[in-house]
Order: sequence, then C-alpha cells, then structure tokens
Amino acid sequence: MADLTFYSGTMDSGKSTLALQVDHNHRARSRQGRVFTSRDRAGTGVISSRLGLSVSAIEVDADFDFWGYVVHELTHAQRIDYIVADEAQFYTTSQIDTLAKIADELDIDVFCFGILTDFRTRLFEGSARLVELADRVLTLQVETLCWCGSRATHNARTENGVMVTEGDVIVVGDVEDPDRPLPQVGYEVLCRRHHRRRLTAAAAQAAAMSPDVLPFD
Ligand SMILES: Nc1ncnc2c1ncn2[C@@H]1O[C@H](COP(=O)(O)OP(=O)(O)O)[C@@H](O)[C@H]1O
Ligand SMILES: Cc1cn([C@H]2C[C@H](O)[C@@H](COP(=O)(O)O)O2)c(=O)[nH]c1=O
Repeated sequence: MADLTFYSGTMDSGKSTLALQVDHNHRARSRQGRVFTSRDRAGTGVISSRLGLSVSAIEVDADFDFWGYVVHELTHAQRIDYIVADEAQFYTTSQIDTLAKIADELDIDVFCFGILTDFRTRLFEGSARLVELADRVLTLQVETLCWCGSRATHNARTENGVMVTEGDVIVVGDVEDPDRPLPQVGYEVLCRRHHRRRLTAAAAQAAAMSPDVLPFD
C-alpha cells in the first residue's frame, strides 16, 4: 500500500535538500519517479537546494492535472513508483486530494515537502489539506533557529527590512542573508514569541542600540 507523506518545516530547514535525497535514494534502487515543484526561487521547472544541488522538475500551476498526467504516463508504457512534490504549500486543495487518490488508487508513493504557515501564521491551502489527508506529517529534524537561539517555528516576511503582516499570500523570495544586499521582500525564520512581537534580528539589534536601554552614567 502506498503512502502520502508530508515533510514540513520552516523556510530554510532543508526540505528541498531532503526532496532531492528522497528522489536520489529511490532512483538508486531502480524505482521510477516523477519530481514536481511550484514557483521555486531558482525559476520554473526546477527544485533547488541551498546546498547547491538542483534537478529539473515538472512545474505545477493552479491548473495542473496530476491525475491526467499520471494516467497518461501509465497508459503510454511508463512506470511511476513514486512522486516527489516540493513547494506543496502552493498546491490547491483539489491537487492534494488528487495526490491522495493517486496513492490510494494507483499505489504510487507520494512525498510532499512544504512550509506549513505563511507570513501571517495562517496555514497555506496545500499544507492545510496535507495535514488533513496525509498518512504521516513529519517535521524536519534539522531545526532552524530564531536570532534568540530558540527553535524557529514561523516565517516572517520583511519589506525593505521591516516585518510586515499584510500582503499577498504568495511572494516568492529567500531568507535574508547578511552577506547579500537587503532584498525588497525577504523572509526570516523566528520563534513564535518574536514573531508575535514582530521582533526580527534587525529590530532586536536596533532596540538594543537604542539610547533608552543604555545604562545611565
Ligand atoms: N553553507 C552551508 N553549509 C552547511 N549547510 C548549509 C549551508 N547553506 C545551507 N545549508 C543547509 O541547507 C538548509 C537549507 O536547505 P534547503 O533545502 O534549501 O531548505 P528549504 O527547502 O527548507 O528552504 C539550511 O537549513 C542548512 O541546514
Ligand atoms: C512564508 C511565505 C513564504 N513564501 C514563499 C517564499 C519562498 O519562495 C517559498 C518557500 O520556500 P522554501 O523552499 O521553503 O525556502 O514560499 C510565500 O510565498 N508566502 C509566505 O507567506
């Protein structure tokens, strides 16, 4: 019996790396798979890991028909043993329903990877449906850290360095990196406490530098 598995973690927790490793391990045992993604930072039709690996993938947009694609392949002498699906938070409810049907009716293992919640701390559509349907929801073992050292559980969005809580749900982007110029829209992983207080690393540093908190002479 095939399973629908959802691997989830914050941004930058190693999900795409794991997706590529899962694909590699199955291929190494002569299993035939298909790799999907949606709106990867590196462009259309690619899964890219910050560790430097990337593989080409089938791009999933809102109209992509998983069932039609898989049935077409199977009826044209192709074999599919498993599916790897990255950035699954962006998939629609109906696409996740179809992935569950593919696992159940066609006996194809489905491995999905994605972030649970958006910058407002709300579940993404695809992730919500995966939590509802998956046989297993697994949290990535490599923890990402908030600037305070606690485990990061939430994804903050910044605009010109300032944390925001309103805007479009989907804006492709990367986590901020002190070695790169400040992006117009960036992301930072935070613990819940600091997400609630809108305290990013930069805001905490600015507060620490403020004369209000310097000791009196
Ligand atoms: N220079 C580096 N050295 C070691 N590990 C790194 C380096 N850069 C990135 N990583 C690892 O890669 C992870 C991000 O992997 P990636 O698959 O791109 O994440 P995700 O898909 O979850 O956003 C980081 O959490 C870190 O563990
Ligand atoms: C929180 C949040 C993220 N996104 C985007 C930003 C990135 O392009 C992806 C996540 O990629 P990763 O491989 O997990 O680093 O999602 C978004 O569109 N909206 C959000 O609220």
